[in-house]
Amino acid sequence: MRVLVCDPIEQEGLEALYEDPTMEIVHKYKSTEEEIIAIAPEYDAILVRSATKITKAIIDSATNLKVIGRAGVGVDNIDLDAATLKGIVVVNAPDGNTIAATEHTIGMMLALARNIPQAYFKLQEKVWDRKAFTGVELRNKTLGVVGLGKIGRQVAQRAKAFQMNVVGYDPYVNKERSVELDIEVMDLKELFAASDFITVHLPKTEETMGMINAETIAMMKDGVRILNCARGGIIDEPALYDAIKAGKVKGAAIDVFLKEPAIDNPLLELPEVIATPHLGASTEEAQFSVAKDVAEEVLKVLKGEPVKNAVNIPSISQELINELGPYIGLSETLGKFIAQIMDKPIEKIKINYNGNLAKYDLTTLTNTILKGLLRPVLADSVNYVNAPIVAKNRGIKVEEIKTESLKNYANLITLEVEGSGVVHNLAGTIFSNGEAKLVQLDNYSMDTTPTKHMLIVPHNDKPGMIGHIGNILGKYDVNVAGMQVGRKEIGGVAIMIISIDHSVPTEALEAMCTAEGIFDVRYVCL
Ligand SMILES: NC(=O)c1ccc[n+]([C@@H]2O[C@H](COP(=O)([O-])OP(=O)(O)OC[C@H]3O[C@@H](n4cnc5c(N)ncnc54)[C@H](O)[C@@H]3O)[C@@H](O)[C@H]2O)c1
Ligand SMILES: O=C(O)CC[C@@H](O)C(=O)O
Repeated sequence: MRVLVCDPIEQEGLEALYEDPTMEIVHKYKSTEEEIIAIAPEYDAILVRSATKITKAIIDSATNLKVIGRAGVGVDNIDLDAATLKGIVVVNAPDGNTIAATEHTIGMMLALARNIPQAYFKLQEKVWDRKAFTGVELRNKTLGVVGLGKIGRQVAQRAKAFQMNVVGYDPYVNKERSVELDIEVMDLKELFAASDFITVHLPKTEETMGMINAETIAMMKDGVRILNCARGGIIDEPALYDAIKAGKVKGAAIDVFLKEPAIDNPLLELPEVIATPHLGASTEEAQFSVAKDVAEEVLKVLKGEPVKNAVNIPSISQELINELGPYIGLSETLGKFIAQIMDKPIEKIKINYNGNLAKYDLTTLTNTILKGLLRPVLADSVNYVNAPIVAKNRGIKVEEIKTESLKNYANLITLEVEGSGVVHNLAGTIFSNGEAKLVQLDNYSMDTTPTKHMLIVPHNDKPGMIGHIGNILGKYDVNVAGMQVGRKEIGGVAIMIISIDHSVPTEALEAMCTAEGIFDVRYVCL
């Protein structure tokens, strides 16, 4: 596996990748889009910070790419839609730099309130000017925190230590949560009107871009101070410039810009603006932490293990990983198996989750089942990221049913596929020793361990059939590793599940199909 690191990411944090002998890590910084496109096909994983843009063109050219890792929170430098469509997992490191960004925001707020950078510059010019730099206290001022996520909440908490009155806005934080956070939540207009300082801690989305603009600035108090340590563009830069020039906004502290590096940004010409070059996450601790987190996640994706910080597939908590872990493999097996016994195009799949599992968000299992279902036809172009989209595009309806009550097993996953009037079902579980078992096929009960090569043979339940089938296989040098027969009634249709050591020659399948008493033969490769 080859990993391309496009931005300077703390090398010590990448230990998990360096210690794995199957990984080859290459660092190439400051490459242009064309340069990355030229080498992208050689890599299984790409790691970035915020500087390198992973565009659709790069993603489309990266024929072996499985994962893009972002050492940080914001993934706005990665074309997520393009990655999802190609089945590439995007993972980030959302927690590692929270405190760094929080402390940077607080530092910026203090510097803004007390004109610290401006005073320092004057001192460097050998001017001792105490009058020009009189500031304001934070105590008793109102801080409006827009976005009460990880960083917004931490900022709010620290602002309270300065005896600030903290108000917040976040459409996804309900009243109950705001009471827990001890922050007065209000609507955005109220927050703008009430705040002496406003700080944004939002992701970059269509909704948040330009949220602070000429119109919203007009709603603010005269002399308001504004901070952006989140993402460039959340504040409309020309509008901020004009408002500072007009004296409406007293000052601004900006860490992030619409266009970075922001060397020629007009805001930097204003003495009321203090700025840093996107340093929010730049602490030793945060850089080690995000590098470590992203390296571990990338490694997991490359090894086919579940991850908790995937951006374009549902995130899985550690608790969910512990619960679902064994069922992920089983889900894929069930999907693959049923796809190979179905000889008509699948129009619908019903997935029944029974037992304790039903308590959880099972999107990951459903996606994995779909991946297994589509894989025999679409091979590597489908994976658990794009499987739901691919299934939808192919007109497959997916129904998920969860029922907690269950007899006989702790959990059971049952699939039913339907197409052109043909229906098949298959159920599997994990036994207490961790072993996956197939326990039902087309309503026949069984107890079969899934193996790589299997034959499914519906046949007439009469004496001599096992020997008969065994003889045909023997004739074609196919070794039988295990066999099980399921039947509903004596003398009716029975089903034989045979585990074999390797794939079966077509002639053997044909010979079995034409043999007396055999209704059908399906070869399943898992
Ligand atoms: N300057 C830096 O170096 C630096 C470092 C770390 C994070 N960041 C950026 O800071 C931002 C916040 O990071 P975080 O870790 O707190 O993210 P987070 O996902 O924990 O929090 C974001 C919050 O914004 C809220 N939100 C989304 N849309 C909103 C809207 N329209 N109005 C109000 N609230 C809205 C969400 O509900 C969420 O609570 C991100 O953009 C991240 O990329 C910057
Ligand atoms: O890589 C960085 O230093 C910036 C990271 C920060 O913007 C983030 O969104 O996590």
